[in-house]
Amino acid sequence: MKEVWTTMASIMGVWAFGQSLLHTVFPPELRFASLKLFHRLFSYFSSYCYYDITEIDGVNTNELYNAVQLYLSSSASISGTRLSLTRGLNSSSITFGLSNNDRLIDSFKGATVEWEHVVTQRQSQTFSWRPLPEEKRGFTLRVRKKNKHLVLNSYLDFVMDKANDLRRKNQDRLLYTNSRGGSLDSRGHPWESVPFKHPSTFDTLAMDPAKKAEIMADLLDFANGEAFYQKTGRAWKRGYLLYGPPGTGKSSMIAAMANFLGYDIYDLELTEVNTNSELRKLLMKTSSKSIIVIEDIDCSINLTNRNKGGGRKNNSYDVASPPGASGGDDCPNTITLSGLLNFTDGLWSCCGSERIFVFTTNHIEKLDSALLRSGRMDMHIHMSYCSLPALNILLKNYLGYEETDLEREAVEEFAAVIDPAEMTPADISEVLIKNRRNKSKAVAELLDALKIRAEKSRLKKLGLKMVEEEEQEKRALDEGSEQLQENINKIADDGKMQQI
Ligand SMILES: Nc1ncnc2c1ncn2[C@@H]1O[C@H](COP(=O)(O)OP(=O)(O)OP(=O)(O)O)[C@@H](O)[C@H]1O
Ligand SMILES: [Mg+2]
Repeated sequence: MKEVWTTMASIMGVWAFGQSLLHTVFPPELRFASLKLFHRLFSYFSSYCYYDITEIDGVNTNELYNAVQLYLSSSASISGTRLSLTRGLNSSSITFGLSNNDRLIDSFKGATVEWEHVVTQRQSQTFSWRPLPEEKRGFTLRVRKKNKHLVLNSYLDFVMDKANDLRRKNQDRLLYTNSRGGSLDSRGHPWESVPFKHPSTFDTLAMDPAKKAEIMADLLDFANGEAFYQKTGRAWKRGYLLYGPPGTGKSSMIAAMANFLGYDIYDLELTEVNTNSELRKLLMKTSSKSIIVIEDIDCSINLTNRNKGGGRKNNSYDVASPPGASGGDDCPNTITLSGLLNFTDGLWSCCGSERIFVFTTNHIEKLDSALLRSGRMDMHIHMSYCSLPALNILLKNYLGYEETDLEREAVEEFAAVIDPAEMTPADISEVLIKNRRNKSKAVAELLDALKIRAEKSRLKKLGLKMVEEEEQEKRALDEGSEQLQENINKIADDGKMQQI
């Protein structure tokens, strides 16, 4: 023990001597340069190189930092002895992480690397466009120089891929929203996220099975199509337009798509976005393997006909301007249709990859043809009123009924009224939920509701037809009396001419 203390004392002595020598031999102005030189010499002779991966890279969040954190959380959970545990708000999983200034050894293709989590207190901020976190966090990766190329060329990509897989497998998918408009939070994100836990799947979605199968096949084809998109020079993205009356399952379909592919959802609230550049910023901050959704596109963007714009230039449209507000190109607080189209189609839409755009609307007829033209939205999906096959799915989901469980008469009665009733799956679900503990009552009540609705829509159609016929008759009468008046005028004119 005594020897150890003696050695320590001599090391301290040498250190103090070195310090005083440095102070005496080198004047203050040379001291910094000489330290730098020592450092260079040390690095030159050292067999290691070091890479710093800071949490914030300039003003943006460093994706690599997040990926490393997640990647190490899987190794840390097995090998670490002192770990930091975190559980995100509303999240169902616990994430392990390296404690502050702790280290972890990892190996890749025979090379050993060392990760250190470095946390330091940030110096008091002088001036910054946005508040930065108080702690400065980062990872330092120590690698043998001979493995440098392996690490830079493959290991970091491997870490990124593994982190993405881990997030999809272990963590809840995320639902992002831009409720702050385009402004950034302290970590440089314009999006706020919550874990996404919507239970809708393609199994629970009531719609025509053939159409459902077609959509699922299309989604799978897209998700597995990296090589195809690369080969054909197309951006790896796909657009779906979901249209149909309220309550036919458009939002449920989006949730089912996300659950099917394991993608995050970015729910873009267009009315919160003020300018095209904000829109672009939001797009740049979305990750791959995600669905970018604009719900009720006809309500968030005023899509009047291009040619009716009066003094408006090119493709410019007000977005979410309050009724009566003039907006226009000279108003800075507008985004334009061309901005939106660039968002989905232009060069910017290709930053990142494997992204799906979904627009929904209740009124497809209100959309500009520019949004509908082929190639813009790859698939138009009509979510319609409940059909017989869709009803069978709802009966199975809510009451546990298989198709064969229903009496033949009941099936026939349902078949006779389901289409004319024009009831949405949401309406039908309501009746079934209410009576789910009493199956026969549920079926009887649903049948009654369908019959009433069918009768109502028959009468409505009849009424509409009568009104139409009446209007036609009136039009014919008006045209007849106009013609008669013209003839009388002509005869009167002819009479005058003869008198003259
Ligand atoms: N096709 C469907 N299959 C299963 N459930 C459905 C379907 N359509 C509607 N529902 C039920 O009705 C509710 C409302 O549906 P959803 O929000 O998906 O409709 P929507 O078409 O998005 O309506 P809106 O146009 O008003 O946004 C859902 O919670 C779901 O329970
Ligand atoms: Mg909806």
